[in-house]
Amino acid sequence: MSSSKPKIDYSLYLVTGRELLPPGKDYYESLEESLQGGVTLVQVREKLTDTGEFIDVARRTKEICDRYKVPVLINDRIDVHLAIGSAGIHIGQSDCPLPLARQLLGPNAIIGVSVSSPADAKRAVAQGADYVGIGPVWPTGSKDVSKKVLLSPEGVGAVLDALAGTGVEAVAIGGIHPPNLQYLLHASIAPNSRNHLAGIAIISDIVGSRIPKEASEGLRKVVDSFKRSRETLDHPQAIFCAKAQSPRDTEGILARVGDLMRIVRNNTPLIHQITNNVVINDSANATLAVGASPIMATNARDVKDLSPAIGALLVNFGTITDKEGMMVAGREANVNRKPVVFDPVAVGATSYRRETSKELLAHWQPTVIKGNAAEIGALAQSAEVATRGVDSVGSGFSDPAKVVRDLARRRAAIIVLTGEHDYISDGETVIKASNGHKLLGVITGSGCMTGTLVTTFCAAARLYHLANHDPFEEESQLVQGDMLMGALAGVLVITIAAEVAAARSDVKGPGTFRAALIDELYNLTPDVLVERAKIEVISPAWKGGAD
Ligand SMILES: Nc1ncnc2c1ncn2[C@@H]1O[C@H](COP(=O)(O)OP(=O)(O)OP(=O)(O)O)[C@@H](O)[C@H]1O
Ligand SMILES: Cc1ncsc1CCO
Repeated sequence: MSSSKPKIDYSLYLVTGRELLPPGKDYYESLEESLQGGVTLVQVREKLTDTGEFIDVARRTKEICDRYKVPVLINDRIDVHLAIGSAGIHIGQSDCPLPLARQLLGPNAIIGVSVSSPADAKRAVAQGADYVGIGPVWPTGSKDVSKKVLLSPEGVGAVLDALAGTGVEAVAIGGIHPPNLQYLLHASIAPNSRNHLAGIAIISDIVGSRIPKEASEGLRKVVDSFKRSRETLDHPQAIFCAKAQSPRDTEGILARVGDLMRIVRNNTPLIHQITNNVVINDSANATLAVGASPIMATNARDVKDLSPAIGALLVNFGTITDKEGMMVAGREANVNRKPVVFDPVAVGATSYRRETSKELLAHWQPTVIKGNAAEIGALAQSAEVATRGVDSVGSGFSDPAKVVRDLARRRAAIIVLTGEHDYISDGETVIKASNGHKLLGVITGSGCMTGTLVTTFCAAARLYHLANHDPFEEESQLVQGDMLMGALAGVLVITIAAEVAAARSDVKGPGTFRAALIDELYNLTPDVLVERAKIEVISPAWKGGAD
């Protein structure tokens, strides 16, 4: 038994699994390479091995880890832990009960527990766990999780809220790979407490690798930059921008929106849109009219090649014809760190749409979620607003600024709520935009076109960032650039073009308005936009905690 409790760095926690080694790869060699790559903690997991062999493997593992000053934990087996003098054990929900393990091991042993719900986590804390492993996050090949509930990052965030303030740290486990790691870390930030993961537990991506040093280095780099960003960024929702680059006064904001309009015209970003078959042509034309280039590809086989080349992605599920394409496109956009705008059309209207929305949001992290009051209300689980098919009915939310701010924090995404007044929030600032015309409400797909333009200007916000390089921001964000500005620009461009179009003498009703809207998107200049914009910046009502 050690004389004091070791301080553990949970950043990159390797769980061993000799059965997963690539053919011909030696376990001890693989272990040593992974330690060289930056593994910070090792758990020896031997499910099928006799006790004598388990002790032997654990002892040799510890000898190697000792050279790298990396602590070793033993999965489940108190006898093996005692035999080799490891730092502690990790137990599952059906292994030795935690109070008994603590009694047997004493106060200084590290004891970690697998948890899959806030209730499990609270129990583990009450019973004296040192850390918890939260999972499974996603399906995994290294363990049979077919009977378990997959948590997705949102579920991990709920567990992290239950742990806030307890001092018990957490790692996530299950199905974590380089493509989904950034997404997991950011999207699991606890909605109320802002508590975040201390690290990740990895089995197959390291053990199954032929070059575990490189695999570990890659994972460690992402975790380190995430943790650094949480320690240093000065506002709680700082996924989208470092403060230095983010105007939050009316004049600075409108100047930035003007810059983004010029960037679109000068750079013609490619805007990948998976949208519904009602609006597809109008959306493509709106994209062209503001100076960008649309590509309306829906098939999963298209999107892998497209993703590196696009400026941003729109997923609008007005008519759900290719769910797989939506899944793959969003995931690839996260991997390539491109903005993803999600337009959950009529999400509250049917259970299929609710389920599809849940499924998509479990697969990838949206940068922006845009919806009318009924759609945002459904995602926020608010009963204040009803839905009639794709339309919102009733007088709206009593406190729309709070709805968008809270949902932005919960979803770690920019929220755009459309209507007579539009509300846009990054979880801190809320911007109320009051341009527009009621004719927008009598043509189909004005909301969808708003989504298209939000996507287009988010691509521009990313390009703005790349041109005004900030290395700190670069490594700490899932998507680079001030996406609050991108989202606002999209809303202002369509609503102001609509005002100009509606005022034209040749516009007699919805039909002529629809054509005039495309014209005025084409004609709109930054000067006219700045002159006509009606925005109000609602400053943060909270600083650093739940309100
Ligand atoms: N009464 C109004 N006055 C001014 N602008 C409006 C009004 N209603 C909606 N808008 C604007 O129209 C656009 C679409 O918003 P809306 O909330 O109608 O979307 P939606 O219901 O999703 O539309 P659709 O389903 O037709 O695509 C937004 O840019 C919004 O600002
Ligand atoms: C009318 C309609 N139905 C499905 S999508 C769509 C376009 C407006 O949301």
